[in-house]
Amino acid sequence: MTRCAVFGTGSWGTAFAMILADAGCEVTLWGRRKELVDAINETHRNPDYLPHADLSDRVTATTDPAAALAGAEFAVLAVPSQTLRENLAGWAPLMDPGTVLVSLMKGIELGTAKRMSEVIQEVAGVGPERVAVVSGPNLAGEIANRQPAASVVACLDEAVAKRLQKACHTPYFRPYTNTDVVGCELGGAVKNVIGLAVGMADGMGLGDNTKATLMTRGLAEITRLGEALGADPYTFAGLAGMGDLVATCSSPLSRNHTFGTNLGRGMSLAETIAATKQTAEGVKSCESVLDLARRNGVDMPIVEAVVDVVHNGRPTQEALAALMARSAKPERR
Ligand SMILES: NC(=O)c1ccc[n+]([C@@H]2O[C@H](COP(=O)([O-])OP(=O)(O)OC[C@H]3O[C@@H](n4cnc5c(N)ncnc54)[C@H](O)[C@@H]3O)[C@@H](O)[C@H]2O)c1
Ligand SMILES: O=P(O)(O)OC[C@H](O)CO
Repeated sequence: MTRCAVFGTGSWGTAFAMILADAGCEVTLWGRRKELVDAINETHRNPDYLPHADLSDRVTATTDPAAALAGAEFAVLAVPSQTLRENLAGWAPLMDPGTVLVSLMKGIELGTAKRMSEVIQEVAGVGPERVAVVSGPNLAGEIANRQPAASVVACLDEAVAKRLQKACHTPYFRPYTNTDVVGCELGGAVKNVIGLAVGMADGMGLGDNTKATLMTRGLAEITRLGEALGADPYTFAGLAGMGDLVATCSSPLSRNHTFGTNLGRGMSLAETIAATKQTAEGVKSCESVLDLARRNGVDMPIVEAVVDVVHNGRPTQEALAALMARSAKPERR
């Protein structure tokens, strides 16, 4: 039986552990808090993050990273992106040389502008053939109800992607393989920022034309950045690109979308942060995405507008007006 360690007992770590177990794997979830770990072991539920998900008894939890990793073929990482480097430095020395590291995270590191797979390779000292990424329209709250969804499992080594695909394929979760790790990661990280922008427009009471415009021009920004970084532009037409953008920008379950909606309704940044109980990666990653874009000479005006609102206190109305006032240009350049 395939053994998996999942680091992070938040909503996606828990839902993905459920998927792996439903696909027949034996899963150990690592969590920081003993009370939550005990609750998962006793009730087969995660009362804090995903109370309606029934976990199979193939899922157990521990606070001991070495116990989680014992015999693990896959080490799945589902902590907030900005905490990965520090956490992984403690976990990597405990891993077997053959363990594949799998990122579920959708963020870009602040300061370095690195993708999560780059941080993993650097901290764990492993090559790209041992790092995989899972990204797609996968709102954990829906997956918890075992509603049908698909996703992309990406690894430079296609054989590894296929092994992971098999490990997480269930009747309700359909993973596709891809070797474009860069594109899949950028799709996941940047859609969060566009989700913030669409949420702001929703909160301001604007309609579907505005929403469609932000999503489509947002996808143009994602694709421009991706092409500059060597991604396959077709990836952005797939589940990890357009698919995830649609889910995030449409759903009240999306934390990024909800964060933007609260700002658009006029809540202050401090009030919005206080109202957000889970990780909304775009709030921090909008700055690192803009940093990455600038390092590569890529124009990302929507991302820039989101940074202005979220970090520089610019009113949403003003940021939107500035976007509309940009010089006229061809749709494709
Ligand atoms: N929730 C979803 O629907 C979903 C879907 C796909 C991808 N993701 C991505 O998965 C990643 C994890 O998100 P999530 O939804 O599980 O977040 P979450 O907020 O639900 O859970 C985060 C988990 O990390 C833990 N954590 C927080 N700070 C930590 C630290 N310093 N060290 C160790 N652990 C820490 C929390 O205790 C919690 O268990 C994010 O990058 C997110 O973008 C989420
Ligand atoms: O809740 P969000 O905004 O982090 O989005 C969750 C997933 O990334 C959707 O695929």
